[in-house]
Amino acid sequence: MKGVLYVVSGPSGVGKTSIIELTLKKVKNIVFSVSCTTRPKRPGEIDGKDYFFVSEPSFMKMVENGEFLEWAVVHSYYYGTLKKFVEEQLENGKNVLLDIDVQGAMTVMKKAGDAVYIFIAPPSFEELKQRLVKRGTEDKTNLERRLEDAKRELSFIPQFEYLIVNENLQESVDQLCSIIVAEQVRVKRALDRLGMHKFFENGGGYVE
Ligand SMILES: Nc1nc2c(ncn2[C@@H]2O[C@H](COP(=O)(O)OP(=O)(O)O)[C@@H](O)[C@H]2O)c(=O)[nH]1
Ligand SMILES: Nc1ncnc2c1ncn2[C@@H]1O[C@H](COP(=O)(O)OP(=O)(O)O)[C@@H](O)[C@H]1O
Repeated sequence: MKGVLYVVSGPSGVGKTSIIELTLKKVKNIVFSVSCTTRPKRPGEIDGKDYFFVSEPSFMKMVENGEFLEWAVVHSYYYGTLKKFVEEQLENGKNVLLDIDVQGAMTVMKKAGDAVYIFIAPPSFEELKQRLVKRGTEDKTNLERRLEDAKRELSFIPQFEYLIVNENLQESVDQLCSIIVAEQVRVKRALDRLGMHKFFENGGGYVE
């Protein structure tokens, strides 16, 4: 695979969508992987941009057909990453960003291995609650479920490579942009991308 896969996870309401949207405007050569979900569409969300909103039977059919790189039940709904899209983009040298939950991130770790894993955490649990309440997208049951799930999700932090504490949105965006760019110029990846292995063929010396 030629592109780099970036996996972003973090609890509901921490600011993942906000950070990712601003980051995608600043970083070149990266695409967002739009997931499928059975969750009802929120006001303002666009089918095909935020998610592909599908019925539960359609989702299960896609699972059977092996269409997902990973899928999971998150906050009582199904979510899945489209395998074909991710693989094609990576093959074409595009970098791909996933916004998936911690279970999905663990599956990708087992399957894809060479990806970059970034966790976004809130400055405090109270602040997370405030952001979710203020966003106003969840009813009481969903809000409580998401906050309950957040505790378990935070326990996965040590399995990630990068931790962004989203206190200031702009700083978090800068941090994510820096991670994306730095990972692309890692020697191993840069050599792959530039096709420079030939320079090192004769015993490791640089050959003109
Ligand atoms: N495993 C997995 N999780 C996903 C996928 N797409 C989104 N998620 C996660 O599902 C959770 C809920 O997302 P969403 O319903 O948009 O709510 P929000 O996080 O409160 O904005 C978040 O943790 C997302 O990262 C996916 O394709 N696979
Ligand atoms: N650094 C921040 N400070 C204050 N509010 C924030 C910050 N980042 C995001 N928000 C707000 O918090 C809410 C949740 O953000 P969102 O991007 O929807 O989170 P997620 O995608 O992780 O569920 C939104 O109303 C958003 O405007």
